[in-house]
Amino acid sequence: MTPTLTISRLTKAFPGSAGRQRIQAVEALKQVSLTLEAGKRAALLGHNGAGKSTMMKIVLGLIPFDSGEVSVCGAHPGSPAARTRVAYLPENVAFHPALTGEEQLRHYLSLRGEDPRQAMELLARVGLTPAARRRIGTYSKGMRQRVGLAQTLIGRPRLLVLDEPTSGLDPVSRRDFYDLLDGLAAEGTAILLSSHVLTEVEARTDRILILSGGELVAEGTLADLRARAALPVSLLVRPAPGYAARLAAAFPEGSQDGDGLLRLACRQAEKLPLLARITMLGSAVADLDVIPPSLEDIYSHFSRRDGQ
Ligand SMILES: Nc1ncnc2c1ncn2[C@@H]1O[C@H](COP(=O)(O)OP(=O)(O)OP(=O)(O)O)[C@@H](O)[C@H]1O
Repeated sequence: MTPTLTISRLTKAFPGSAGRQRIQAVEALKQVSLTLEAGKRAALLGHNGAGKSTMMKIVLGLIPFDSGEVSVCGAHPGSPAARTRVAYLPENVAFHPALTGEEQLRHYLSLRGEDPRQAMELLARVGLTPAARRRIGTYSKGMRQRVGLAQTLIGRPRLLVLDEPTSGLDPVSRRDFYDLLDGLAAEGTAILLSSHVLTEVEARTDRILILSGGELVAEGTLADLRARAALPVSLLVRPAPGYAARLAAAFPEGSQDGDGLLRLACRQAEKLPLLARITMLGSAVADLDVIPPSLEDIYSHFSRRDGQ
């Protein structure tokens, strides 16, 4: 099946200038290639200035690119065919506070040449039926984001581009928002979202894309990136009462805190032999946690801050 989004060797530079003086161009994207299949949720990560917004703007057809190829459902970004299939949710959506959710949606539907009577159905999809006839000025930030999401669903887009969609939302609203995205992905919508909240991305997306200085430095599932980064696994071993010294003697390579909790680190391939050594201590061990490298560790490993 043709991917919903295909980007090949995408390059984009902005002309640099300082007042009248022209300085070196900013290479915002350098030879970036990726594909996103229908029904997949990809997280675009990167420090400030890494090139995330530039990539999104190009996919939406808002700015031109210098070289490479971009295809949105087989169409050139910004073309009428692509524009009907892609929708965008900015970080901070602004609506008219005096309108109700239903009125706002009816307005957008009319602007898009769609039947305004779909407004309630769209609001129901994002769980806003009870508030549909309330003024948006009374909505919480999470509810406004859901109005924004309802707006993006007009015309049943095949690709959703979401710029930090959960920024400023509380944990429950974040979880609800990702639940909605899961439902859309299950129906075949491809989702490209940027986020600085690595913990939520870790659990709620299928693919991770890490941009650094305009280059796509890592791409794949979390498991792929974990294997490629080959970062150490941590093991926390809690001694049974009175056995802290015995644990420390058995693992001189570890470090122990004041409570006797022993921290060990090893490569992935050494994990099972190390677990076997710990198990041999029998009742001297009260508890054990194995902590794989987090997305934050993996992200730090792959991304750099050079010049950003
Ligand atoms: N219109 C522009 N003119 C000149 N330089 C630009 C322009 N837009 C972006 N840039 C530069 O391109 C680089 C990539 O910027 P971009 O906005 O894509 O980063 P980002 O990853 O979205 O960052 P953030 O997380 O801060 O939104 C940066 O160095 C930025 O300063």
